[in-house]
Amino acid sequence: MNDLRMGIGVHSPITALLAEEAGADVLWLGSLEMSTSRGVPDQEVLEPQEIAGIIRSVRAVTSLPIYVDADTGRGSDDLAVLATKLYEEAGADAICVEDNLFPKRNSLDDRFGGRKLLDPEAFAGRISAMVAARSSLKVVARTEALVAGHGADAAVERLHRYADAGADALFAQANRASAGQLLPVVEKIAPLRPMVLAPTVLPDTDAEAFAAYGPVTVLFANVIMRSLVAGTSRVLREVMSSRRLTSVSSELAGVERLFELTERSLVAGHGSGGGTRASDGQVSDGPSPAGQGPDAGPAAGEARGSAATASEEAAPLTEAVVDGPTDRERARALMAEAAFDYCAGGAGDESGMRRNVERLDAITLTPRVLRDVSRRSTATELFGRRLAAPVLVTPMGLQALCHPDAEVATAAAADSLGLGFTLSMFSSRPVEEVAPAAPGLWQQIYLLREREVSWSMLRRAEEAGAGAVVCTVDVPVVGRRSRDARNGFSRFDAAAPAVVRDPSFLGLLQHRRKRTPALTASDLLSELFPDPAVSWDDLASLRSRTRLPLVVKGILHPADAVRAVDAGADAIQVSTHGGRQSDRHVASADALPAVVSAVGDRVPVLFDSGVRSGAHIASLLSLGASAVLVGRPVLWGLASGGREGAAKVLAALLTELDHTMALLGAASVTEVGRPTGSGEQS
Ligand SMILES: Cc1cc2nc3c(=O)[nH]c(=O)nc-3n(C[C@H](O)[C@H](O)[C@H](O)COP(=O)(O)O)c2cc1C
Repeated sequence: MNDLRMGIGVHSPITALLAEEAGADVLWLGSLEMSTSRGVPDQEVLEPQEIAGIIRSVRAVTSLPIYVDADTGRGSDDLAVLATKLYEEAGADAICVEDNLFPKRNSLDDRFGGRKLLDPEAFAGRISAMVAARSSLKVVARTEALVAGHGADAAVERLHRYADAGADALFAQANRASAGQLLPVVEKIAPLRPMVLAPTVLPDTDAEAFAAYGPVTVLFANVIMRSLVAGTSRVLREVMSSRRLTSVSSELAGVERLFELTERSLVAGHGSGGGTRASDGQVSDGPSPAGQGPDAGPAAGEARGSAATASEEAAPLTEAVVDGPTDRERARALMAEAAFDYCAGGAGDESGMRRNVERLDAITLTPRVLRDVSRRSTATELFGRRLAAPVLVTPMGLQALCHPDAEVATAAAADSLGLGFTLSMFSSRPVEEVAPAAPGLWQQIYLLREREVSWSMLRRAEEAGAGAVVCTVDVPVVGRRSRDARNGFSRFDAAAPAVVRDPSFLGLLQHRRKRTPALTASDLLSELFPDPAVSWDDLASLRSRTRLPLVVKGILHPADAVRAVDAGADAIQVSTHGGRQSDRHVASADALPAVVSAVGDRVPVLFDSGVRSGAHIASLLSLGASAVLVGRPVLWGLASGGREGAAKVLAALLTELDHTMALLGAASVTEVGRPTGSGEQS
């Protein structure tokens, strides 16, 4: 087991939810956080009953271990014992008491000198009384000897005494003046008990450095309150001076994020009502001094396991794997609200967008067994090019909304994993910049009202070494996207795509400006796209202009698939445009089998819309898809971490595809069988 537990200082249910989401192992209800959140100085002003109320409210939303700060125990053994009982009853896992005199002063408050401490014997007596009063609550003994200037030896001596008195964990605190003495103390006390530390005064020290000495819970004690105060005052000043929200909107979470955060507490496995509490596996289960404490209850691994299982069961598998709260929520937090909505949103009531994923989730697969899957390969070939897996990134425009590296990052991510990449006609970066990151990328185009601009894009893609051209045919008009309407979001105004610098487009703009001098590039683009008059003749015209393999994207009807192949398409991409065009369209997964039956023996049938996991990819292969294109999850990875973030998302898909194949008894992608009820698998 790793010897490091990361704790975050919280003061309320919402801060607890944020800390949990960020990956905290432990929640620290520290007195600075709690008292500051109530607008009072950190001097033991809050009553134990009030603190017990805070513990209860946090316990209601999380199953993480809660450590609570009892300061000096209000300077009295009786009150320390009362706090022990109250906090344990309220749902805390550990209580921390310190050898300051009442009323305590924050250890970082250097404004006054002359800090005095309680006599160590008297404090040891307080610890013993608390240990005797608790049932399973752990007692953390904290010394302020370094803060008071007594030096490292005195701190170690005190902690030895507190361990003898029955403390379950030891906590040495330092201030700025004594920061350099903390590690020598840590080294000496590590063998005695698990440690708890709050190294605010060592901001450059990696928490792992403490774990090198022994089991430790490192508390980032006041990060939330300090960032809340700094961020909120900046935003409020800006709102008050500009009297509008525009300039701060990128710093505000969307209201949907608030809904999601708070609705999480309703999910099974969260909070006191949700079943087994998680254990930190350290202080709560650490070596209890012989004969001085009850058993720690269930083993850490068991408790943690059952809490995790409960919440995993509640969340759909697909959410947990790729498009889960982690990347998507990080993207949401990092992106401007309207930009996130543009990427995340769908048409109408968004039921079509959701149905894409639901219908993929509904596919079940029947495994074959005893087929020696010790050597597996996800590799495949498409248009004569080898891919590490039948996976490509689907065309998505305006990726600069997610990250400044935009398509250069996502293309490089796909290429680094041996996967394909499709560049949107409305990409933020031009094909000349993106193609070197993913040689042989595919270029997607729309047939604009002025076809010459589309042909110009095609020529440039050919010159940049594109491996295929993808013609999207499902946008006779743009879908009605309620989020964009609500946000007043105009995509071409928000982030001009690189096509506005295409020579043919620029020539047209110049020409049009003779008549309409004020015409902007965004105005012209909105005039050219979409063209509801596009017809099969235009597809034939495109076919005649290029020798590149032609993929027709946005086909759902088998008769259209046949017609496209008759017109010279080299592949069909079944797609609902990710539910962005209509909320009434058939789900892509439901449309796929008929298209495969109609043309699958003539051309590869590709698929996009709703792919969120490797299991989805395996399901689609089993329905006859030759390759699968991934959309929004890649954008969330891009927004969260640029090229690396996008690569992480794609790599996770590949890992899960490989794993699913093993479970199905398939050593290669062609061996992936048919779903239940669809006949015999190979
Ligand atoms: C932000 C965004 C921009 C898109 N831009 C384009 C585009 O320019 N051309 C295109 O053919 N499809 C575009 N699409 C549709 C995708 O290619 C694909 O059909 C869809 O995203 C798949 O659904 P998924 O995101 O749920 O996986 C876009 C999708 C998103 C989310």
